[in-house]
Amino acid sequence: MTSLGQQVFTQNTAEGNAQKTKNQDQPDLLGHVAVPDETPAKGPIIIQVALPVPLFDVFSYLVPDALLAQWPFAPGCRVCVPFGKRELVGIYLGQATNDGIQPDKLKTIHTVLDDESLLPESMLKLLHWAASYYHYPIGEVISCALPTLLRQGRPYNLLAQYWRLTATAEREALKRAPKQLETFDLLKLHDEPGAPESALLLMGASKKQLQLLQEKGLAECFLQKTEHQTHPVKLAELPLIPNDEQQLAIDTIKQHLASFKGILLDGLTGSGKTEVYLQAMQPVLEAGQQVLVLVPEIGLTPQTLDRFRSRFQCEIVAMHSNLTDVARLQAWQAAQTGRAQIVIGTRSAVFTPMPKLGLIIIDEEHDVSFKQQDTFRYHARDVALCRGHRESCPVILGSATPCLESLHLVEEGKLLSLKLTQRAGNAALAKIQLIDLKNQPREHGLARDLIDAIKQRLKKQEQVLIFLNRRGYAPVLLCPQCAWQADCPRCDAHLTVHRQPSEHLHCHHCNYQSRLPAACPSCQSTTLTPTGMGTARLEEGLKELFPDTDILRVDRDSTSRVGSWERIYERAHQEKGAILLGTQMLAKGHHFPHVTLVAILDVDGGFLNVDFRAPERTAQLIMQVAGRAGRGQKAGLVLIQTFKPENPLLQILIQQGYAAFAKTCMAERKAMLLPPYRYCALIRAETPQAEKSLQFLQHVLTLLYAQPEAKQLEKPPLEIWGPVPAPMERRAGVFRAHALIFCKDRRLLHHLLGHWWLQVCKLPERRGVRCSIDIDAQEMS
Ligand SMILES: Nc1ncnc2c1ncn2[C@@H]1O[C@H](COP(=O)(O)OP(=O)(O)OP(=O)(O)O)[C@@H](O)[C@H]1O
Ligand SMILES: [Zn+2]
Repeated sequence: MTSLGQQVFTQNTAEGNAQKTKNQDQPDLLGHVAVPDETPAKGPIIIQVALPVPLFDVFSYLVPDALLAQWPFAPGCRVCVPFGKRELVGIYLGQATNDGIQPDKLKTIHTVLDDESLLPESMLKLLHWAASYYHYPIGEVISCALPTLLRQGRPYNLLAQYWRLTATAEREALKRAPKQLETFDLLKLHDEPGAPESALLLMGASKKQLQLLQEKGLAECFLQKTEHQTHPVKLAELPLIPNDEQQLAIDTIKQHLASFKGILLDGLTGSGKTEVYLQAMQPVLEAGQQVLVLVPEIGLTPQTLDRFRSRFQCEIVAMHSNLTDVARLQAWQAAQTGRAQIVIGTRSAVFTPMPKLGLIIIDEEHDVSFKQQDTFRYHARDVALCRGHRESCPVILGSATPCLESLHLVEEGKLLSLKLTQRAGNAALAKIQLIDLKNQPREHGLARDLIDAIKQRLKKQEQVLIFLNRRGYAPVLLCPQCAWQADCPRCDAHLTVHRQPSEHLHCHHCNYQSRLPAACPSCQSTTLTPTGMGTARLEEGLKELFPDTDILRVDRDSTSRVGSWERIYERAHQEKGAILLGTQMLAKGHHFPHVTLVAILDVDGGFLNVDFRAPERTAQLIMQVAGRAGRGQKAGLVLIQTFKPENPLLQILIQQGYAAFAKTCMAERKAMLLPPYRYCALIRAETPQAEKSLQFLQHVLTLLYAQPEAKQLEKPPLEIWGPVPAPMERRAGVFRAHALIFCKDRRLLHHLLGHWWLQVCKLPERRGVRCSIDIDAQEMS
């Protein structure tokens, strides 16, 4: 979306290269796509190709005689085409029907990479819908749906990991290792040509045993082309006996399995939503269909994956950003061929092709990580609902703190609401109390009452979780003499003091780092003081207050090393007193059975933020963190430190719960006509010159009002807030401005934006301005 794209395009037309054609596959807002005509016309064959370039068009190319033997191509296969001076890998969409194209101006494609379609028609249609809804170039959207290796044009071979014994492997070596011996015997049975890992795991081998055999030189792993086979799904453990509410939820979901239905599973933290998912999935899997499970972050919640693995004996693949390119391709292929029956993934997994999709589950549906915040700014929850609708399968959204958008859909009758109001098993919901910090003595940021409560729990060998959503040592470096503060030279933000691995200043917005100055640059005083509390400083304080207790810190800094989070997690599951301390990484769906006290240290800022969604986010975070208390047999308590205990929203939240809070928030949004009561789009502009971003937005918004559609309406039901400088105006050296466009009519909004945005992207004034459109924007920072 930069001026570079503009240049490429101009250059290509001038050269008579690829011709842009009107995107005939562009769906209308209900998602109807005109399927290209497959009957070859007489004369040269012209095809439409989507390319990963920042332009909104699809491109026309000729099929050379040398490739006619492969004609007709399968829509959704890859082709290599010349584009400017480069060769690009694109996706063949169909034969062009546009009569206005002059074949002699077209270039010919170089190669066809696949005999079969990689993206089935249903997926192509979904991607077209997403490109049109989020106003993002179709070629780039399609590219997002492919694993990197396929995007790069690597061959699509169905490769799978196989295992076999090495030539010299001796059974004798394993006399004292019975488990490895079992795996050895299993491999022996399948010695020629080796057994696929997925089959070995189903037969009871574990990955660990295979690796141990490999380390001892007894077994080896290799990649081999595989024909996809599916294995019948077996239950590996008995389901839990559901309570009445769980049973009702399971039965209701089962009634809707054969068609689209959006279902909100609104269940308290610890109410056993996962058990409902598992039992709802069972008939889908038994019918040979696939299930897609979207979760906020896999690395943080390995136990989610384990719970699916220990329930079902079938191929389960995980799709997330930490996979190597090869592993990602393998997982994608397993899903795309229908071999993997369960696909568990983060946001982008919503675009994984699954030929036998029977159910979609979105766990923690309120989580912001489902919204991509840059480039192609889609919301995986909304895409999933659209996908379920198109592929006629139910979509379950699960959360203890549903977002207001989902609650609004329930109000409108578009989502079915199922409630779990009790904690599963014998656990009871924790009590929440406020600690008024005014006039309270504090040690290391902790009020006396809180320190006493922690001591009591530790004495009983119970665990305490302390939530502080600020990593680093201290958020500010201050000069007490002249009040100078260390600011980021590139952002409107303070630098955070870090002490590890060595003392330095770090900007959490642009990653700028520097040493701590020896003296104040303003008054030369040498008494610069780290001010405020980050998790690393609190850890030091806790070590001082509780010298004999294990302090387990969980934040992005402490868990950056591979395996460190797993170690912390293992320790937290031992029945022994400990303090878990961390940022929002601790809030995400974890099950810590020994935590009986949760302390939340700093929530006041969240209710004061300028972003209209901030109170909702803060309440969700509080309830999710609070939900970590008392999940085992013992009762839990939640203590929230605040300077503003009288805050009405906080009061409603802790006294009446999240549902009452959400109702109040909804009433406010309704009164102010904010989402979900109107649809919104955020337009951003970023330039290195302060005024230019605002001026650019001013200019393009005038253009919006000049659209014929807007003119036809006497009073366009559009409201525009701004343009104004963003709350953090300068970030990473650029000045940011934005404007919010609201409209009650979604169809009209998109109609207006669609035409207008194409014009904006082609404006000559756009050079040097980074601008973007964010549909249903979630963050206004
Ligand atoms: N019917 C049941 N009988 C006994 N235990 C159950 C039952 N259902 C769930 N549990 C147990 O209750 C605990 C909490 O369940 P689970 O993690 O599924 O809750 P959740 O609703 O997903 O919570 P959160 O929103 O906090 O992630 C788990 O240990 C689970 O095994
Ligand atoms: Zn910065």
